Amino acid sequence: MSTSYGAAFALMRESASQAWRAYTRHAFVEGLKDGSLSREAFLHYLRQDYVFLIHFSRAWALAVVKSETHGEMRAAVATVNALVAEEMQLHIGICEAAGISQEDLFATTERAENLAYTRFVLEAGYSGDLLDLLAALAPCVMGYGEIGQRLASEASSQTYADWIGTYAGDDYQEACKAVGILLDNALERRLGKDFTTSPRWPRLCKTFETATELEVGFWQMGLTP
Ligand SMILES: Cc1ncc(C[n+]2csc(CCO)c2C)c(N)n1
Repeated sequence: MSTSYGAAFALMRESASQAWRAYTRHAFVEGLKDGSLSREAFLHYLRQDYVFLIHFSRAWALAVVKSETHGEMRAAVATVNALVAEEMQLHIGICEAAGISQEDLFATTERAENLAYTRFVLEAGYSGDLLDLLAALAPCVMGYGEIGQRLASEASSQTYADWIGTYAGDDYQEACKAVGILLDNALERRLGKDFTTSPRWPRLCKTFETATELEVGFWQMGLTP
């Protein structure tokens, strides 16, 4: 499953296997799977996730700034557009259907766990190059792809079927593959074909692992409205 998201992602995931498991099999995720997650926790998560998406859009916009080729710019711009034009709008719609008004959504106070994660990603990009930024962005993109795929086949409840369907769907799975290709190509361009032998590789894996741990923190925050 994970191999379809590219070679570098598979290696980074392996290097952070403990944190990756804690992220993709978190109690919040299992609650989405069997429907046992409380509505209160889910709505709280959605509110925080809207704020999260604002800062993630900014981080992907930074990926345009840090691009070195037209192909990289195109891939980053496509993600910014999907986030701002579609996903954020979709989120507003989901929240509205769940009884969270736009006013309520925009008035959400950002939780510390949320702030820590998004600013860590932005900082990786500000002080590094596109590789540092993509290593911090990858767990978010691919993690939800993997969770969506697994829950689509294992879910024992329809309660959160919409959420699962979004990430298990073809559009989202294609986006994960595109980011996998972007990451592989960006690494080869800057560090060569044998990018894992570069002195930069361990640090990139560490950045990936830290972002994965911050995803665990985000789920944990979701369980404590
Ligand atoms: C906490 C948290 N982590 C990951 C995602 C998933 N996600 C965020 S932005 C984006 C598009 C590409 O970057 C995707 C799939 C989320 N919604 N919330």
